[in-house]
Amino acid sequence: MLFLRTPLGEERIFALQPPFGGAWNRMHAEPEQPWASPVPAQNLGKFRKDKDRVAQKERDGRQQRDGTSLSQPSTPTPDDATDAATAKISAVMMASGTSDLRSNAATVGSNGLEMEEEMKLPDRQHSNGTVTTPAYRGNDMSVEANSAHKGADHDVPETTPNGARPQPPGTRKGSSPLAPAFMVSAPGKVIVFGEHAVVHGKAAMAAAISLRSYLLVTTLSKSQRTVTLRFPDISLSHTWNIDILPWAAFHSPSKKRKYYDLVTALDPELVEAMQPHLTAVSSDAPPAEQKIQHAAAAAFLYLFLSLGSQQSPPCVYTLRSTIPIGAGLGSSASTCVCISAALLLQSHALAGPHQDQLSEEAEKQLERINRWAFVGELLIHGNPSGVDNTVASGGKAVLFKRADYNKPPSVARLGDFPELPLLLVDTRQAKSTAAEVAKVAHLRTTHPAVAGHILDAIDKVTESAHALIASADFDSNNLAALQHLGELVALNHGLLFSLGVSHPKLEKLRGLVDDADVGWTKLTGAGGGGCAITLLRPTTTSSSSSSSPSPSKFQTLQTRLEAEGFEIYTTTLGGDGVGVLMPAVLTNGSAEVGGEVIDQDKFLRAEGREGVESLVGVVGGGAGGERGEWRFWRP
Ligand SMILES: Nc1ncnc2c1ncn2[C@@H]1O[C@H](COP(=O)(O)OP(=O)(O)O)[C@@H](O)[C@H]1O
Ligand SMILES: C[C@@](O)(CCOP(=O)(O)O)CC(=O)O
Repeated sequence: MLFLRTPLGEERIFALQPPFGGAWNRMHAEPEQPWASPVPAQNLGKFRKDKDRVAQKERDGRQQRDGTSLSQPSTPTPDDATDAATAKISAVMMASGTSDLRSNAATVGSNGLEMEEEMKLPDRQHSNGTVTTPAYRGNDMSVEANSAHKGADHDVPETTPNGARPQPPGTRKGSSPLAPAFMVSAPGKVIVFGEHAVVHGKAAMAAAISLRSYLLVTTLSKSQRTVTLRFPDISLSHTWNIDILPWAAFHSPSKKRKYYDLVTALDPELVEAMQPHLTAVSSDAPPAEQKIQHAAAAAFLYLFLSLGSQQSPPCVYTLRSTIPIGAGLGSSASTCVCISAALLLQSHALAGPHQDQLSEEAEKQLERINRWAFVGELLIHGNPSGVDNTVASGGKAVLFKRADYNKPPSVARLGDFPELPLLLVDTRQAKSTAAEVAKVAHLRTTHPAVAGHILDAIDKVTESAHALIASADFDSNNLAALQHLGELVALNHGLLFSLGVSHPKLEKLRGLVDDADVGWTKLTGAGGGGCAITLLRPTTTSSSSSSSPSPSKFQTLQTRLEAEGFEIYTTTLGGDGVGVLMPAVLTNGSAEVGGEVIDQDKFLRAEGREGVESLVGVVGGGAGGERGEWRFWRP
């Protein structure tokens, strides 16, 4: 049963770990954009099998097929082997603090990004009297990619007429070692109040959950000119030749965006320039599956072309997520935040998170990541409000509002977000955010006054809930307070139902929870399927230990929910946002010197959600506590 634990709270109900694979059970309908996704329900079994097939393929080290795809060499060249060995040694040295790569870190700008703003960052005086320049030192986050970059820079030939810079086959660049692999991770979210209304300029209240995406970035030998996506959750594996990507279009003076720009709309010409490189992605997959893959590939490629350069190091980006896809828990935003953070780190546009980081500096870095994650969301959703990527970037809980799409949203961090006893249940009915958002937009056109009033009413619900939660005497163990908040939850669901974004399965779920009389339920996220949250009714008003409904009531409810095929998730509310593991080495009780190096093979082999969490989870490992190697920007 999903039990949401808020910031400092204890898990209070029995926890049922769902099998990994909610991700498979998602499909989307009627995407608004040619590259937006969905997999129809009837293809689920097939999708599941395909995923297994692809995972197996990945394990076998075999690779993709189509014309523009390149195969990864299955046998490493002597150069590759040397580079890989050097990378592992550097990773372990960095992890054990025996390497001083910091001096490399000052090399900047080889990625073609504008660096002036970064250079303005103030040096920080430490208590021991030393001074660090945040962008290039700190936790060494931006160090490693440099060596590969520098090598690439030295050998760049003249551009060809199409703007590409061909690399003679087998060219061997400078002898700098391979950048060690690193990881980034970002959480999913639940919207507690205000989904859909937030797309129309109203406020929404949302919090990070402990389900997360994990992206491993592995740098290849410089003799390879490829960038590869391995996204086994959606059966996507694709390799592009870096040199034939449309750099000229993305880097023309009128189009090039700076890494700190606020980009609020996609450039149709750039989207067009990307298309030939997307058509080859999964060209033999069933259409619905292909749409999901194209959405993710498009988000990556647009960001890679915007933030990288033809001199970007050849890399493999391997993504695993514990967030069910298309369930209303912000899986796409979490993915986009990981991609944005990884590319910005590789571009040296970010100071990595580090101890003693000033709050405003962390905020600035997060804002950068968030802005580009929003661009990725534009490619997947069409018209996102930005609340999902904001929570996936910054974590914890926020009150979010975007009144003017040409300006940054207003984001109030809810530092004192209360411990709310929540139940999270997934109908496993696939949905498309783009399609649900489009439904509401259509209703606004056909019934402007009515739809307008419903959205205003949702806004009032969010406002009231915020006022209640923010009040000094709010106590989530107090029956009257929780009853009031619960009524707002139920009202919010009714209004979403009126907008037409519920689903028979969500209504079934709500009916079962209402019958059990354990609390107040609303859909969360886009609706049309996906998840619902229930604010649990306390049985007494006195202590937190007795404030939840009796276990037997839950046992019965759990059985009934499972009989309907619903999935109950265990997570916690209000955790950290985007985090970095640099290098990708964890203690993990390993006998390896310096710790366990996380490589692609291990990462791909991790079994399901639990396997991913126990291998690399920001929380997990032996003691089940936070893994100290992961670092977070904490504003
Ligand atoms: N684990 C993942 N791996 C790769 N792509 C993903 C993953 N999770 C989500 N995506 C991308 O995001 C899309 C789901 O977005 P959406 O329908 O908004 O669902 P959600 O509500 O979960 O964010 C997928 O079609 C896919 O393109
Ligand atoms: C419906 C909406 O408010 C939330 C969508 O969340 P999700 O994609 O279902 O996780 C859309 C948005 O805010 O962009």
